[in-house]
Amino acid sequence: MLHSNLLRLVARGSSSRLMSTATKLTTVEVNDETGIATLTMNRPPVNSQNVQLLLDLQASISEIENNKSRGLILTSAHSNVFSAGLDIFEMYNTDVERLRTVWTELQNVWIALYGTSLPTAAAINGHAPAGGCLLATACEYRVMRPNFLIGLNEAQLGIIAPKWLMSGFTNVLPKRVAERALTQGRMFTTQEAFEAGLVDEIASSKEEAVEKCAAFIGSFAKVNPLARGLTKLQFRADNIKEFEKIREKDVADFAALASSPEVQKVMGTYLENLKNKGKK
Ligand SMILES: CCCCC/C=C\C/C=C\C=C\CC(=O)SCCNC(=O)CCNC(=O)[C@H](O)C(C)(C)COP(=O)(O)OP(=O)(O)OC[C@H]1O[C@@H](n2cnc3c(N)ncnc32)[C@H](O)[C@@H]1OP(=O)(O)O
Repeated sequence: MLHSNLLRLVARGSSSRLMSTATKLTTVEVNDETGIATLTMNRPPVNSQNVQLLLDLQASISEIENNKSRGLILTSAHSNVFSAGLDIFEMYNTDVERLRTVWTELQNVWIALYGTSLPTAAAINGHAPAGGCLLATACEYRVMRPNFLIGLNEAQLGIIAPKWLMSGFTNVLPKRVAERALTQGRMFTTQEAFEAGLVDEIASSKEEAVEKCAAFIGSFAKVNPLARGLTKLQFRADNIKEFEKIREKDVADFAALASSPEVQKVMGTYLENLKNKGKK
């Protein structure tokens, strides 16, 4: 009988293994030939990040780090959304403790992905607003399907994203472009994101996106993994240190902001608009 925490299953033919995890909202599949793990988010309909998805992402990242995979590709099981960012329903009309948990687990996922020494790439097979963009920009490389949107739209929502949340974004864009995009809460089309350097390649299908991500990870085949990993972390060390200094305060600030009547009202209106959009 399959039990959830350790069995390795033959998934599709002999070339990849589905690694069983204790989780339900993510799957990890390791390609036997390349040794690269694909981590797929699967929380219908839009991979909005509730606490369970955030915990499952952390468990899957740890699993991939521990199973000696050569790299990690992050993608979505859905046809038009990579991730819609934080689950706004979970943040609406709730208590401060829940808000603290949401933010703590978002921080935990970000640091797990941003701070892993493994090569990472995002196969962005759909829209990636806010927290979706956060996950994609925590990776080292991004390949995106055409005609979708990616960006940090917090300013549009009247929210100030903390520095750590912006840091993947500011790593990959020239400072001037990043500042303008963040102050506008700009969502980039795939083509605009490619031209600005926010994504590295465009792929016409999810399969092609995953292949291109695998080729990026494969480009390190002849590089000493320890040297590669430590070099990567030296580049990220300043952002990580800054984050560690403020992480507790950041949780308190977020909980205070998100529980305030003003922001709760904005969330309520935003959710109404999202629901009504579906009826049009
Ligand atoms: C709004 C104020 C938030 C205040 C928070 C306070 C502080 C937070 C500080 C910073 C936090 C930043 C990180 C974040 O991630 S905040 C989340 C921001 N996310 C978004 O703005 C994305 C909103 N969604 C979309 O733009 C579209 O849904 C999307 C382009 C992703 C997909 O479009 P599509 O047309 O395919 O699908 P929809 O019909 O719009 O949606 C389907 C279904 O999913 C529900 N849904 C969408 N997004 C979310 C979400 N983020 N959380 C929860 N649920 C979501 C949507 O309501 C539909 O449901 P239903 O009508 O089918 O029941």
